[in-house]
Amino acid sequence: MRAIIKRSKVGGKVRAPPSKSQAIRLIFYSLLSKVEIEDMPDSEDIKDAIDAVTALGVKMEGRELIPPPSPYVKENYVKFRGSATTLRFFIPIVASIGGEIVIDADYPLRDRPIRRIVEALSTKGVSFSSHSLPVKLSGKIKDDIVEIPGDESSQYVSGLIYGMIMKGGGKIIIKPPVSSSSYIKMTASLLKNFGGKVDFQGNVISVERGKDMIPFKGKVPGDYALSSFYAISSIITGGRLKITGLDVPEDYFGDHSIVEIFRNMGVTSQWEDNSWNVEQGELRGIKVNVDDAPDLAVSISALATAVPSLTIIEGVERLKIKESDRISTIITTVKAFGGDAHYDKGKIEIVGGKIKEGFISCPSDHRIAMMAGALATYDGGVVDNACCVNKSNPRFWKDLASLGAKVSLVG
Ligand SMILES: O=C(O)C1=C[C@@H](OP(=O)(O)O)[C@@H](O)[C@H](O)C1
Ligand SMILES: C=C(OP(=O)(O)O)C(=O)O
Repeated sequence: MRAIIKRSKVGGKVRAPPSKSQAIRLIFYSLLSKVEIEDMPDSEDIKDAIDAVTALGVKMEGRELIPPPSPYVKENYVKFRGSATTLRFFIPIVASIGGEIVIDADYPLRDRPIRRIVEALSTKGVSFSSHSLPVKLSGKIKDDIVEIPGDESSQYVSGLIYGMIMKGGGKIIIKPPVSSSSYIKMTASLLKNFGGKVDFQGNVISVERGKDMIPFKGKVPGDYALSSFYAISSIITGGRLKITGLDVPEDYFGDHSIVEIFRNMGVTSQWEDNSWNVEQGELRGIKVNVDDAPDLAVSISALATAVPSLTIIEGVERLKIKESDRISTIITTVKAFGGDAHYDKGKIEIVGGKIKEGFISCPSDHRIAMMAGALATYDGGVVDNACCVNKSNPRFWKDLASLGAKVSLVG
């Protein structure tokens, strides 16, 4: 499918798309207690998470996810679409339950690394047929302490936290660096809110299962990073936008920090009454390190394409192993819309200015497609393979059009 976008003026009011990370965590929580999600997102990543928990005995009845008396490896094969969060939660959780299953995935997920969790669990009584997908996992973690390097993905650590709670308790020691720490904090916070005991100090996480884990019924909080692409469209086309359904930003650096980052880039950008309000301002470049929330690199790069001074984004090394090599695909997309960008010694440096009409073919990376879609609202553009936004936000093109963007979808 191709999205053809004409010069537009974007503004008004839109509800934030549900948070992909929070929704996946809530779905995995159904292994511990009943979960009823009132606005279940219909993205591909959410379908992966539901497949993951149903493979472990969870039953889906309407909007309810009902845990089995005790999770077990019900299926002997599971194939995920594209969600690395789901995959990297699933592996330690299955290893905590114990059993045997073959795990596979579609490309590009099939090529994304799982080495660190395979190495960490291979010393703990779990055997793997390979260090990459497809892999047969068999066995059960025979220890209450797991050590894992934090340099590849925080998703393993989050999955180990769930697994330890399911086992009744344990300890995770992360060999520094502790990358993407905001997502570990998100996992700890969610499970503590439901009665779990998760103590995250430095590079050590101590976990205890709560006596009674509290069931969940409600909506998924809004996703700041996914919402940022609507904000960018409005900012660069001179509109004013209110994005509703966003919880109060946490006090640590994470996806929600995009509100402050855009403010530091000269945008009128405020959170108030569960809404993020943005309006155009005198744009300026910034220097920011995204290692704790790497998905923001795409959003910051998109806005930086409109900024005539230098923006430096540090902590980007791990962008190479996202849905695409985002160091390369960010640079290509910035250039496609008239900016200048390059990668040097661990940093992406961007000097933007007047955005021009651009064309990209989405490299199976939903955030790159949304970046291009947002930039194209300034002076037009085309996004091929535009359906790749369905990984996290199937509403993206419809929402953008509802805000005034001239979007036509072909094919
Ligand atoms: O735990 C999560 O929900 C996520 C963790 C991050 O991955 P890494 O921990 O691999 O950086 C992030 O890129 C991903 O979109 C969501
Ligand atoms: C990297 C991402 O997701 P995942 O790692 O879950 O595939 C993302 O949403 O940008």
